[in-house]
Amino acid sequence: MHQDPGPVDLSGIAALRSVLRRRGFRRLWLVLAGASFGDWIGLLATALFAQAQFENTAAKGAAFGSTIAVRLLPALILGPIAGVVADRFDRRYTMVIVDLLRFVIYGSIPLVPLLGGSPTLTVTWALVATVIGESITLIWIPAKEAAVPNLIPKSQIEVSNQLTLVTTYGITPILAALMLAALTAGLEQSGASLPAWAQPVQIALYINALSRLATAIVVFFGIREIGGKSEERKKVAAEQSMGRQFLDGWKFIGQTPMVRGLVLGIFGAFAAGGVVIGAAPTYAKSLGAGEAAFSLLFGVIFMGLALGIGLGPMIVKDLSRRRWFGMSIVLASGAVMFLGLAFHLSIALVGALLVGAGAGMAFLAGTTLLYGEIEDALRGRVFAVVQIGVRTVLLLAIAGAGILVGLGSSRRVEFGPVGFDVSSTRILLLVAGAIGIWVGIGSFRQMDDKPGVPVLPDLIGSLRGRPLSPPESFTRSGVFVVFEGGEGAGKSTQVTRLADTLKTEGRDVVVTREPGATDIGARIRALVLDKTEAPSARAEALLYAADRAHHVATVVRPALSRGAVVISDRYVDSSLAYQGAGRTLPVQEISWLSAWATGGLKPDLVVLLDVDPGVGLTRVDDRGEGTDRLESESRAFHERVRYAFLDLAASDPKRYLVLDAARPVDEIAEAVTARLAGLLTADAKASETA
Ligand SMILES: Nc1ncnc2c1ncn2[C@@H]1O[C@H](COP(=O)(O)OP(=O)(O)OP(=O)(O)O)[C@@H](O)[C@H]1O
Ligand SMILES: Cc1cn([C@H]2C[C@H](O)[C@@H](COP(=O)(O)O)O2)c(=O)[nH]c1=O
Repeated sequence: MHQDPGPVDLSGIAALRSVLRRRGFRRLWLVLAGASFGDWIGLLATALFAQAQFENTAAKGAAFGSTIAVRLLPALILGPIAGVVADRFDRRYTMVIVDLLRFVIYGSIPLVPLLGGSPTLTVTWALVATVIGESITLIWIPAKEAAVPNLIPKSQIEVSNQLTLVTTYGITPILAALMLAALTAGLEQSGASLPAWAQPVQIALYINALSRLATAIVVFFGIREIGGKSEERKKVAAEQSMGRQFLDGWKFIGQTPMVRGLVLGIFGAFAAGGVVIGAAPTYAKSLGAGEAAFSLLFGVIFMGLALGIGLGPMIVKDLSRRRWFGMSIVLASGAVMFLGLAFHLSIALVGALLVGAGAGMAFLAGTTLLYGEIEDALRGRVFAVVQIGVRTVLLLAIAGAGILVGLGSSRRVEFGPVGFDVSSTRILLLVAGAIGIWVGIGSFRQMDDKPGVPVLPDLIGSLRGRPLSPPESFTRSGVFVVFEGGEGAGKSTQVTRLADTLKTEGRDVVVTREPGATDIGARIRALVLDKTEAPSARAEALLYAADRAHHVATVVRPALSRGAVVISDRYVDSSLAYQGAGRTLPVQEISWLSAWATGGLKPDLVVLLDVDPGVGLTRVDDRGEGTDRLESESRAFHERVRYAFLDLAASDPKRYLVLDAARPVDEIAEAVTARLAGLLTADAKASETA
């Protein structure tokens, strides 16, 4: 299979251009556009064609409705084996054979009346042909979906999905409707009378059939690279029967939390969407905004969908796609609840826009995850399950919502003197939204790839282009204590005292510091504290971060892994206070940089020795060793540093012990030992139970 690394960090138009430069994908996209155009024009034309066979209004309505409804049925009949076919057989041949069959089947629909068929026979054949065509389409789709990731690198899957989704649900339905309208209007205006076989609807049906022939030719001659099978697929096909492959597909979905969460989320999102569609006509009426409200709401949902798909990745930037998926479902479902509470059209339109945007983002994130994270050998079956499930859930939700809304109309509820109207439509929207939120949270939990990373700061960080990193996993049985504070606060003095106390208790103690605990760190320390040449503020921040990264990787983590008590003179807070508050660099950026450098390693306890800079700097002077570059900073600089330390401690009191550094050395040492005793006991208990 063709798979090259390709560029990684492109976005927007550049990414789009880059993905379209790949010949195989470009051709597949054209195939998809052609097929999708054919689908839409076929859907409209078959329905209109069937309708045109009758004079009676009721019969017209039934013919129109049933040709659309039968499109959903095949999913239930043929869907289960479609995925196995896509995974078992050559995907190129599968697509070509299906397209040739569809060419013949769709092409036959307009021929029946020309060959003398009665209206009933014509409509019956249109229905049968639609069922057969749709059934084999269920094999074509998973084959196509499973082939896409083999044509483009993983980094470009999202942008390729944006392109295909916008093409399928945005551009081609509009083009199809416009073409049909243009054919009809053109004919009416010209006054020309065309033969029975060349009426606009017939022409549209021929176009649908020909689009299949065209796609078969392009796939066969133009995208040879999707043919053949990976070694894994060959092996599975040789070793397993179709039945076994079918069962394995379901087992994989049921037993893989990521896929389970994804499938559950997609179904939940479509169920919520189905409820909105089913309840929409009654809901639009309840807004009292006239007939147009219904179309307006629908238009806005689609606008939101396009915005979510088109702009979503640019907004969330590097947010984990697994997290984005769950969050988007929660957004869409929250918006459904919001719709249930909106009592004015303008507010409802905001809700509708958010429903669309959330659904669009969930759709994009979901398909990207399916493409990128599921092995080639299983992809067809997973796509087939999604496809069948989505159709079934959508159908049930639309029908169920329609029935429920019809059952209970608006009722006036009186509580003593207070009374208000409760409509079943709104209750339904509220319940559907709440269930959707529950499903969204459920799939978020199942799929979360950053457990332990707080959700909101991660989202905010991602919107700013700096997502939080998950802590690097390692077995940590030791305790990590850090001393922080301004110049001359007495950190070194207390570090030594604590280490001595713990050593007399027979503990494994590692005393360390930042910057300068390693050979590389010592060189960085000399560089950064040297008064002869000052690095720029950002360079200074990076130098401290480099020292920290090396320090954590080579000293702190190994010691914690073997169960030692690590006592460090300064750590991350010094960067937040000195480079953040002191140098006035954005604290969030320093925080992100430090989290990246340390792999998210946080201390168990931070002892903050709070000192007035005047006192601390006098102590430093009294040492008679001169001052380094940072100690020589202004009084205002050191004041900012002091208050930044205090703010950090206040934001996480459980992790900090703040002590007045003006107290006698012994008193401070006792307070530290007392606080640490609790931590060491808890740690010992945890190791015993482990
Ligand atoms: N609680 C205290 N009361 C009075 N003097 C103290 C106290 N603690 C430490 N000192 C003295 O203050 C000076 C600075 O102490 P120390 O070197 O421990 O501070 P530090 O915070 O590590 O300094 P630096 O910021 O330079 O690393 C030393 O001479 C030390 O003896
Ligand atoms: C870790 C760290 C330190 N600094 C500053 C703070 C001090 O002025 C010196 C370190 O020397 P000391 O022996 O601890 O007094 O460097 C900083 O600005 N940013 C940091 O991340």
